[in-house]
Amino acid sequence: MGKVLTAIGLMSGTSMDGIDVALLETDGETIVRRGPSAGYAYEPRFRDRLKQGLEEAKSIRKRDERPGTLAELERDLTLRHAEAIKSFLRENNLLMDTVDVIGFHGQTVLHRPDEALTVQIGDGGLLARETLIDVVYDMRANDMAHGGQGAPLIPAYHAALARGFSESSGIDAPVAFVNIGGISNITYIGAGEAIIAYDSGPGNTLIDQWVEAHAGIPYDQGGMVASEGSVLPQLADRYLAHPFFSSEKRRSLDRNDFAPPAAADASLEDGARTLAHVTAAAILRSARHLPEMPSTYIVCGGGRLNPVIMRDLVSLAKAAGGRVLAAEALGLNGDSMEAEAWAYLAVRSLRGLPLSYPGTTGVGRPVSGGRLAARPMDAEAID
Ligand SMILES: Nc1ncnc2c1ncn2[C@@H]1O[C@H](COP(=O)(O)OP(=O)(O)OP(=O)(O)O)[C@@H](O)[C@H]1O
Ligand SMILES: CC(=O)N[C@H]1[C@@H]2OC[C@@H](O2)[C@@H](O)[C@@H]1O[C@H](C)C(=O)O
Repeated sequence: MGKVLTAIGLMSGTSMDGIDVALLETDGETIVRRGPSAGYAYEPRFRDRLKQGLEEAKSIRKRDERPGTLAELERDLTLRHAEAIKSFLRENNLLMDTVDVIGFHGQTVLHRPDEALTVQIGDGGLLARETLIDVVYDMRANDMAHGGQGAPLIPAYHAALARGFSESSGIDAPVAFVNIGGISNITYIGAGEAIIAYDSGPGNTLIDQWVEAHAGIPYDQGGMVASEGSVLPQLADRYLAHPFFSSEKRRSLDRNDFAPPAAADASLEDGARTLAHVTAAAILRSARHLPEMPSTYIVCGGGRLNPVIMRDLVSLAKAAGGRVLAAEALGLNGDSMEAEAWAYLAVRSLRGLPLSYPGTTGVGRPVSGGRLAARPMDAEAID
């Protein structure tokens, strides 16, 4: 075992609902201990600024360009992450100098794998100066520079979690981790630990966009809106007929790859119901590209809290011979798994270990990645 480090992971995902923070003790191979975690929600005005940032990012041609308000947004986003770290340390009675490294994802504002372009805003140097902790950031770029899709990167962490399953857990290969975030992604772990992973379809983003536009609410809490509606098969088929699902080559998704329905397409309730079905059905459709259908699907991400998505997933998985478990059923935390992964990947980056593999991002060979922003050497402790 390598040296065990204490790492904090920071994730601001495609749903743009806030910052997830998690602490992990790891050598980048074995997970020694999963520590506390927390979520710090963005206020609605900051979410609006992020949405505007996504629009402005569409004109980016080189990944360091920051058109419009993006430079200012990057600074403010980074400062919010610094505040999240400070709150997290305070709330958990942790001293800053007990943390070896921060794994900082930043916010994806543009992802065009076909053009080898992926942009995560987040200033690692500023975060290191603000927190006085070393920061590893920009972890997708090197994968793309080597021909990978730049995403998903969480599979290396899923594999480490799966290695920790005891025989008594009753989890036999092939198992799949499914992350239902803004976009969903699936990690397949077969016998012999072969990992195959890719984005599996729209997650919660379409549902969020739909209920926000037609009911003024940020998301369909508990699937309450969807549970009042019916699946519109034609509308569902329109999404599921997208070339993404039939393509021979798996590719990672940008938040804007799928658009919400037009207002005339459905009532509020039927739209939410249909999109919840699409989320579940997309996962099963994408699973068809795996070498074998999984026997167990372990679900993490906010979508597992939508019972309508989960019911559809359970019945579709059952029809394909699989069962569905929320991450919590295995003692894992479905809210903090991505943040934990970023902590894990930061330690792997420090050790020069691969973050991605041909089976996860399509990269030509396993590659490490991430940039290190060292904390200022003569820094005084801050409160
Ligand atoms: N109680 C709930 N009921 C229904 N849906 C929920 C609930 N809580 C969260 N969600 C959904 O989960 C989304 C957030 O999920 P999550 O935090 O996993 O996404 P993310 O990390 O931003 O995305 P990604 O994994 O794509 O980067 C919310 O936008 C919402 O749609
Ligand atoms: C470019 C980008 O930020 N992609 C995210 C997004 O959110 C889910 C899915 O699309 C996944 O590919 C990825 O995040 C996860 C955490 C990953 O890299 O593993």
